Amino acid sequence: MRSAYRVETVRAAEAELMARLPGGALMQRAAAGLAAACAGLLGRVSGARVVLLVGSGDNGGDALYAGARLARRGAGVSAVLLGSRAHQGGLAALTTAGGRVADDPFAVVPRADLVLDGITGIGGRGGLRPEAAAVARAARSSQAVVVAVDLPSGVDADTGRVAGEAVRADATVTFGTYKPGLLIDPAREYAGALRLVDIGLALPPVPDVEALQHADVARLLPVPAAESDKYRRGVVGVVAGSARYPGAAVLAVAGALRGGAGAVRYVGPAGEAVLAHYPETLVHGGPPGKAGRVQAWVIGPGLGDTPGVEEVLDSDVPVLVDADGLRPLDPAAVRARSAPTVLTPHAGEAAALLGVAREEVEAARLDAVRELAGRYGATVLLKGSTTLVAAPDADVPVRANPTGTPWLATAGSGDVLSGLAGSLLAAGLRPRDAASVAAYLHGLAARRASRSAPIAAHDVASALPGAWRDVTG
Ligand SMILES: NC(=O)C1=CN([C@@H]2O[C@H](COP(=O)(O)OP(=O)(O)OC[C@H]3O[C@@H](n4cnc5c(N)ncnc54)[C@H](O)[C@@H]3O)[C@@H](O)[C@H]2O)[C@@H](O)CC1
Ligand SMILES: [K+]
Repeated sequence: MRSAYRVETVRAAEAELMARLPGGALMQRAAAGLAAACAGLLGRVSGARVVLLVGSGDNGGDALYAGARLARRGAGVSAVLLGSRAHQGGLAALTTAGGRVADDPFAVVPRADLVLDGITGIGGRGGLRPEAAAVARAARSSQAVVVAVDLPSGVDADTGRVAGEAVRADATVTFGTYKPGLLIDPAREYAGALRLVDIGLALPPVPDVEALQHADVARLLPVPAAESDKYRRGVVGVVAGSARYPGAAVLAVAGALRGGAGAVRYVGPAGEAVLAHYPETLVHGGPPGKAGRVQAWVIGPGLGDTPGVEEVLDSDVPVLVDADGLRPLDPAAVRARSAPTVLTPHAGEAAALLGVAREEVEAARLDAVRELAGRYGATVLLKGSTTLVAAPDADVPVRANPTGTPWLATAGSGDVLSGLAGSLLAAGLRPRDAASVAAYLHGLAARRASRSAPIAAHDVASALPGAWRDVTG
């Protein structure tokens, strides 16, 4: 599991540790880890050209001390000072080690092998200032590997917002813990590959944001016991599709069949299309209440205006509501349910539920998912470049999905996801686990199917067993 903590918590843990260590020890730990990571990226340090972008705070200090370490190993290191001041100890260490201060950033940045972004870290507010932005652009268009110190400068550590320009890094070396912004778009996109340097912080047991990894997902996946039969493994009911959108029913069933439930019960007008693709489905013309027992419902994909949402919400089993099912959704009705509810909106649907503009949700995904989960008393999976999953209880960490790929932005892929998540719910996973495991497998399946080429939603569904095997492998 990758755990991320807000700046306030990181600062408190740093203060507590600094009080017990000799002055500057923490910065030395950070700089040592940073220099080692840079050396790894450079391959050969001696003779390498390294440029440090140095802001006025301790983030710049880290860059300067790491630069000093690289200079001692034979790198040619120049510092570009972009703040009103620079960390004095760091600057002295750099010059003592043979590094120098560059007068003209545009003379050194284009020829660099590695650029270290130490403009701002967790103390940064807002986007890059104009001068820093111009230098960051020069770094981006050079051949250099751009390494962000702690965070790409210009991104918001707590929310992942990017208000203005920010450094686009190939890699980010972060200290003590991940920060939420490193796991959530749009900031995540600026961070590149992530590396965590342990500096010995003691952090609270519950993080603000977390990201599952293979081992976590493997632990959560349902495994049929020897004595399982299809009913004991769980039956998932899928209410989806309409005369106009029969394909949504097929895709939701496709996801549900690969999610670990023992059987899929389809309810709706697209039974013929579903059976043509998946003869193993139990098909019922409706209504849902007469379809037979299920352990979880999925309702919404391609439903159009077909009624049925209220009836399904009245049931006493977990219900996942997606797409068209989200439109008529009343917070009071969801809150009053005796069993858990999972909502799976994309940014547009989330915006409609919250009564705000879509752009507002996209810029502040973490706030939006928390707000929706609180308002509806439901687990909310907000789809997008980083899919987020929030539980109704605000003290439970939000899960950021690390496996997404832009190729997933294709018609019908959400239907596969809701079927998959509903199937995991029926198999007995808790709502937050079902939603986040589904997002994880779905992203992995898309990457597997795509390998950098366009894919269709049914390719994602077909790749799910392979993704499952990758995780449990
Ligand atoms: N506190 C600690 O114990 C440690 C801190 N470390 C480093 O210290 C960093 C935090 O240092 P600081 O608190 O000094 O803060 P930063 O260095 O992140 O930034 C604060 C400085 O940048 C200026 N600034 C803010 N927003 C700006 C913007 N958009 N453009 C330009 N300048 C801006 C501020 O006026 C201030 O001078 C961490 O990110 C990490 O890199 C590490 O050395 C590990 C130990
Ligand atoms: K930085």
